Amino acid sequence: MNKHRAWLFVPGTNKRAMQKALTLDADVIIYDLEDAVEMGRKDVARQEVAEALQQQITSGQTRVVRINGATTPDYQQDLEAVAQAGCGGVMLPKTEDPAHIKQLDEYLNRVEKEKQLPPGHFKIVPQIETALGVHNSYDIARASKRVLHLAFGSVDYTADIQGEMTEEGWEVYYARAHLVNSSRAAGIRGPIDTVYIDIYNIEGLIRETERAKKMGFQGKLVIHPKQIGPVNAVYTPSEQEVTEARQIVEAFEQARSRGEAAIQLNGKMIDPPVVHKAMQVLKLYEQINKQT
Ligand SMILES: CC(C)(COP(=O)(O)OP(=O)(O)OC[C@H]1O[C@@H](n2cnc3c(N)ncnc32)[C@H](O)[C@@H]1OP(=O)(O)O)[C@@H](O)C(=O)NCCC(=O)NCCSC(=O)C[C@@](O)(CC(=O)O)C(=O)O
Ligand SMILES: [Mg+2]
Repeated sequence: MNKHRAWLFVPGTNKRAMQKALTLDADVIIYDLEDAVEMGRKDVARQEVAEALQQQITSGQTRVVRINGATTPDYQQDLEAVAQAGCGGVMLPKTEDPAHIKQLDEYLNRVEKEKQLPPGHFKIVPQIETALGVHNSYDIARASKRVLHLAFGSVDYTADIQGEMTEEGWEVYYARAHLVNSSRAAGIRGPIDTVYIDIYNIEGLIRETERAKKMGFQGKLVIHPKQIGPVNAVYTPSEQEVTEARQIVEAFEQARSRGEAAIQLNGKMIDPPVVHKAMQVLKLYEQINKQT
């Protein structure tokens, strides 16, 4: 899963939207069996999602399924329905306990052997949506090699901490920073940011996405087709960023050949960490363009 900018949620009962998602620019599609599915329709959703996963796709998107939580009665049936070749990963909502990730990892190991899928085929995306989940996020990120990203859930989190949602996001600032730090300390990629529920407020969406990107997030969960383009744009390096990054790398290579490790370029100091960041920009740009 190289591209991971916009992750589109689609309710597991909405066949039309599941089909439409394959024609959209989301890098990842998340078929939801949890909160977007009414309690009495979990069986129907499982069946719809299992069928959708059997469909061969050519869009290059990764399909992930958000199953119900590890302590719910639906958990095991969800897993049995979705652990099949077309599913690239499992999102586990309200993850709080690293033991639940280990248990999921063992189950996926068995399925890969039984179905002769390559080891590590199924990724795990723990969704962190509670105070305890944030607190345990480092151990959760390290609980299995399958953990690709942590994903943040701010609506549940804000309710759990008894806060109030604000445009500035003060109530989730600590949780966001904690998830970035836990992810990087655990050696995995930066996390995927929470949904933005104000569908038609595109300016607000862009502001929030830019803020989270600057904090270290690597992509964002979205709920509506209108949100995909703006999120992809924020997470795609601009021409100007790419040009500047190339200039930094070139200038530094020349400096090194002269035996210098810190130089000035356009009035700014360039040293190894600045070059490291520039190389990250170039790598991301290459990854995105390789597949489009
Ligand atoms: C909100 C709404 C009902 C509006 O639908 P409407 O149909 O009224 O919208 P329209 O504008 O009319 O749609 C125009 C055209 O786009 C199509 N279209 C719309 N949405 C599409 C889509 N997602 N994928 C593909 N296609 C789509 C539609 O089918 C139509 O296609 P067509 O008929 O061909 O014209 C719809 O978007 C939707 O269901 N979103 C996903 C909801 C969901 O999954 N929630 C759970 C995950 S969040 C969560 O759980 C967060 C968290 O975990 C985190 C935390 O804690 O923070 C928590 O706890 O909160
Ligand atoms: Mg939630």
